[in-house]
Amino acid sequence: MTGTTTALRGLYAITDSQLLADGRLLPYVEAALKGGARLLQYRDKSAEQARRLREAEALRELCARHGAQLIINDDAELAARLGVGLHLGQEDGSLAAARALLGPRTIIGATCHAQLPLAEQAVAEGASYVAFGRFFNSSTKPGAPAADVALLHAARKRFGVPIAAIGGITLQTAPQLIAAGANLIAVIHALFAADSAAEVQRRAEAFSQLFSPS
Ligand SMILES: Cc1ncc(COP(=O)(O)OP(=O)(O)O)c(N)n1
Ligand SMILES: Cc1ncsc1CCOP(=O)(O)O
Ligand SMILES: [Mg+2]
Repeated sequence: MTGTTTALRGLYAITDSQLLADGRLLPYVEAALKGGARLLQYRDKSAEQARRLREAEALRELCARHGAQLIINDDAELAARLGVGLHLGQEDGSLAAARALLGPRTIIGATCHAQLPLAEQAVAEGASYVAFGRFFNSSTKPGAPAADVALLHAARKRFGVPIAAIGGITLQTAPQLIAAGANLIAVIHALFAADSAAEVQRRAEAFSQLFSPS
């Protein structure tokens, strides 16, 4: 089942409606999966429910074919309908309610910005992973609260659940975050702002190679 918890480690690719417009969504995502992305988040802020359902179903199929996990951003109902994972921010509804809806084995991630107490609460409410960031300047979400590597070290000491790092991460900056304890490196721009699917695959391979075999 696509939303069932497995080892959460590696490249976490996140879609972007602008970067993946004009027919690029499926070929670029497939390239990221071929390149080794372990998690794929469908992040689409539009209210076009029919298109969102169609695209999410297509992504679920791609993820299943490549042994990756699909995570839906913001939308617990869509995640429940498809039987896949969910990522919730602080303004996206109750994590405990989502856990009750999706069951004990579904991946649910929680945005914790740069605050350990938010992660404490997310873990208590059943989060499968906690996400911190943004770690660097992000053209995708410039206003996200800033986090630093020291926070990651502290989180690693305190929490047993996998940790995702997000925000302006590149091939050059990812290694310091992995060394500080990030299990998942979540990337939009440095992966998908590319001229071809082949380039996306090369970048995904390079990100994936930063994770030594566990
Ligand atoms: C892996 C991961 N981490 C953080 C976020 C940000 O979630 P949120 O704060 O709800 O912001 P939006 O992405 O919904 O704009 C994320 N999506 N994924
Ligand atoms: C969704 C989100 N939350 C914090 S930063 C961010 C954007 C990440 O995208 P990029 O990798 O392009 O900075
Ligand atoms: Mg959100």
